[in-house]
Amino acid sequence: MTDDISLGPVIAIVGPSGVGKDSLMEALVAAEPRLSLLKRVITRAPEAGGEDYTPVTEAEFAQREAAGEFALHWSAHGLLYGVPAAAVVAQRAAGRGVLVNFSRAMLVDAQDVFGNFVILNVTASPEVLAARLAGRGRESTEEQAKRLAQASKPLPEGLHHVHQIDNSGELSAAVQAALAVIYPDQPERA
Ligand SMILES: Nc1ncnc2c1ncn2[C@@H]1O[C@H](COP(=O)(O)OP(=O)(O)O)[C@@H](O)[C@H]1O
Ligand SMILES: O=P(O)(O)OC[C@H]1O[C@H](OP(=O)(O)OP(=O)(O)O)[C@H](O)[C@@H]1O
Repeated sequence: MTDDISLGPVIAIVGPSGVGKDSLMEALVAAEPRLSLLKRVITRAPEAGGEDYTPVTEAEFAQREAAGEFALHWSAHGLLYGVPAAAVVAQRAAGRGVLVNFSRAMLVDAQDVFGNFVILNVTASPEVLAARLAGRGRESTEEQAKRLAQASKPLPEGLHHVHQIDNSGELSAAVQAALAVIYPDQPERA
């Protein structure tokens, strides 16, 4: 898409199911007006809840893909996910950093596409993940087990700007750690 670092960064939030990616993104946007959150297009039922997404059928997803609407798209958990290019362009052009919940498998492609690209790899112990997924309650027990089996998937090779963010403890601690990475020149926040 562009290598122009005068545009706001695209900030990939990655990590296993239940680690707190969506919670962290929402808290970051609430804490920092220079950040915005990318709303993904997903073939997930509209009533599933959780993150704010654009629900579509598989046919509509295919139409949007064919029309070139997505900067990137992938398949995971039996669903299709798309990152709408126009929304990313608009948010970056306004100078904002754009938070996107990405698949770890897409990071090398995303790094090529977006140029100014930072990865926050969010971590927590397997016990914490299992408890949080159960607490979220969006997926069946069987689906939770499938997601937990994917939890330790490593990041691909060849990524330039990867930062680990521990979300084992309070969410506010992870927010502060993430802000320190995204805006390293800012004094520590209260
Ligand atoms: N630091 C935290 N402490 C306690 N609960 C958390 C924390 N971060 C996230 N959660 C909870 O864990 C569950 C999974 O979080 P979510 O943001 O949906 O994870 P992900 O998007 O990575 O799958 C949610 O119920 C959320 O409220
Ligand atoms: O390749 P992976 O890194 O394992 O990621 C696979 C998918 O899991 C996450 O989706 P989603 O946010 O729908 O699920 P989650 O909340 O359970 O993580 C992530 O955004 C990817 O779409």
